[in-house]
Amino acid sequence: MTTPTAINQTSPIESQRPENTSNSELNNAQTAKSEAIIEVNSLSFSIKNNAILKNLNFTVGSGEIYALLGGNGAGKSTTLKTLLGFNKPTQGSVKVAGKEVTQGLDFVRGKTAYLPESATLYPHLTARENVKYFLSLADINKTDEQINAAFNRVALQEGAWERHIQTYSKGMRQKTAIALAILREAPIFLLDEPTSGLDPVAIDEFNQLVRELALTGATILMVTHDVYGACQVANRIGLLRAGELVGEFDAPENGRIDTEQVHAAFAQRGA
Ligand SMILES: Nc1ncnc2c1ncn2[C@@H]1O[C@H](COP(=O)(O)OP(=O)(O)OP(=O)(O)O)[C@@H](O)[C@H]1O
Repeated sequence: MTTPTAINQTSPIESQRPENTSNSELNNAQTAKSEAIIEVNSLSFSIKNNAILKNLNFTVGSGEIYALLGGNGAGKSTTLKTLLGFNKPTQGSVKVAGKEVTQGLDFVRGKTAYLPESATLYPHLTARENVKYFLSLADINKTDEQINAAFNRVALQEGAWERHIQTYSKGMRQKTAIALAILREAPIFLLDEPTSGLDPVAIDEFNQLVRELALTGATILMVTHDVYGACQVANRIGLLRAGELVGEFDAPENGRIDTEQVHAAFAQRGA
């Protein structure tokens, strides 16, 4: 059942613990959860007196997959931009790995792998060349064997490793971007609509990869308008509407968040 409780003076929040199918990986990921790595405290952000984000509060722990779910214009990208330091909070604070983002931009970006909706890789370079180039920018040395291991870990097929990225599908580009994040040893992942445009098999593979990252202690925040996709992979969903966090849903023990309940809340509230 959905139980409203207060998250702040203006926004009700819901938590939901339905009976559901078992999913030991998600449960393990929850077990691995420890301290808050992403902390959004009373965050408000306005542009020219237009309130875009209104008193947001949420945390994401190590080993947790948090999906910030909302419709078009809800404020998802604005929240991500604030976490990446491109927006300065009008009020409140955003901390990543214990540091206030605005006061430790290099530190925060060094710890964070940001995957935009379309992974930014050079089309005329191969996957290996892309990875080597971006690692060199970050002054990180990895052997070919380590790069091979990362490609294998994300299940990028070996026959594609030396092919130009322009021949890749979206799913393959995302795998390459995640391989790069793994090689950078970034413990925090910010994913923007990560499964949009992927076919169902690629979505399953991507979700599996995200769960595996969480199992190794990564902190994962994804923004999406895909209710089903969020329920498939997240330990917790925050429902964002018009810049306000209006509900939060936790996965039950050994289970997944119930799609119907989240969908109903999303639709009811016009999220
Ligand atoms: N630079 C800006 N100037 C004015 N308004 C802005 C600016 N950036 C964002 N907004 C407004 O803030 C609101 C939230 O935008 P945002 O891009 O964060 O939404 P979103 O949830 O990511 O939407 P979508 O799913 O459509 O990408 C929207 O109403 C948008 O018009």
